[in-house]
Amino acid sequence: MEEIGFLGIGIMGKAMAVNLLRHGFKVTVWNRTLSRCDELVQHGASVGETPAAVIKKCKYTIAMLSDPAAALSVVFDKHGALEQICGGKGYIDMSTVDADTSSQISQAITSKGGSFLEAPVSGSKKPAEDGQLVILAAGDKDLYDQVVPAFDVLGKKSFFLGQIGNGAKMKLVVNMIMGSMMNAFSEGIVLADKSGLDPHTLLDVLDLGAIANPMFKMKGPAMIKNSYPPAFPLKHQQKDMRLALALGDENAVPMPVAAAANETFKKARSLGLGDHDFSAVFETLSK
Ligand SMILES: NC(=O)C1=CN([C@@H]2O[C@H](COP(=O)(O)OP(=O)(O)OC[C@H]3O[C@@H](n4cnc5c(N)ncnc54)[C@H](OP(=O)(O)O)[C@@H]3O)[C@@H](O)[C@H]2O)C=CC1
Ligand SMILES: O=CC(=O)O
Repeated sequence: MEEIGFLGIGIMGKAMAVNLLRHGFKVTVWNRTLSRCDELVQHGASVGETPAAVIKKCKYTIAMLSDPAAALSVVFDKHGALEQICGGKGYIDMSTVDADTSSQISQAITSKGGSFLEAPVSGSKKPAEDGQLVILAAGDKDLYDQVVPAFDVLGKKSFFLGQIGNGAKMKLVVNMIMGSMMNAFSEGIVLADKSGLDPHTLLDVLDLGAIANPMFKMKGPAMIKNSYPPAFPLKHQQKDMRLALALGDENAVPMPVAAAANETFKKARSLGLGDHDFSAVFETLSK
């Protein structure tokens, strides 16, 4: 494949770009805080000074940015992607955003002759490091087919979901479920503890039953120790709850459980826990 551009070297972007480099791809990176690219240079990446410079150099560019505001800014602002996008170039936004944001980006890119794919991912820091993400792509099928070799490195499975917006919506539904589950899990650990049970035994019981899952297994032991090293920052989980609730509004879907979970994530943010892992929502329930 041609050289790949990568915009956004946060927790996920860094792991994904390193993975591409390890598998022999040439990668040019850009990050708003440019110094964060230094580590990628040690892995063999080149650095572009602006998103526009990366797009100019690369046939395909991936973005992995915090939220809708960041995704829009990197495309539309001065020296943004839009300045250099043109026919023959592909832009792949893997950030978790809402369908409307994705449509705005798609329209802008395609109006300049470029092709666009939204491709948010399910899976956190560790799956990103291990190339085990689940990729939820939608948009330009030709572009999808062209970048499958990169998706094969980044993920264990890619879905092509059709028209723009379907990838964004699928990701929000999945994360809405995950955020609600994390709240129920936190309440369960607190309830076990306060009612005189050993929370570690609760984890063992859960792991043997029908609701066993990798998230409980991976996060539970650290939560019991009140430890929340950021894999999926809580501020992003709350953003996903907010965007999923808006999708519920649009479709008149009552979501009382997700709405309550959103309130606890907001509470956690107000306590300064936004940069901790989203499992830190446990703090709002255990105190
Ligand atoms: N972490 C996870 O487990 C997962 C995250 N996601 C999603 O992936 C995306 C990235 O997540 P993650 O890597 O964890 O997040 P991080 O907070 O670690 O990284 C966010 C990135 O966005 C950049 N950024 C933020 N605001 C702006 C802006 N206004 N203009 C330009 N760049 C900006 C940051 O740059 P700077 O370094 O300068 O701040 C950084 O590169 C999010 O949409 C998240 O919801 C999806 C699946 C799993
Ligand atoms: O978006 C987060 C994840 O774990 O998936």
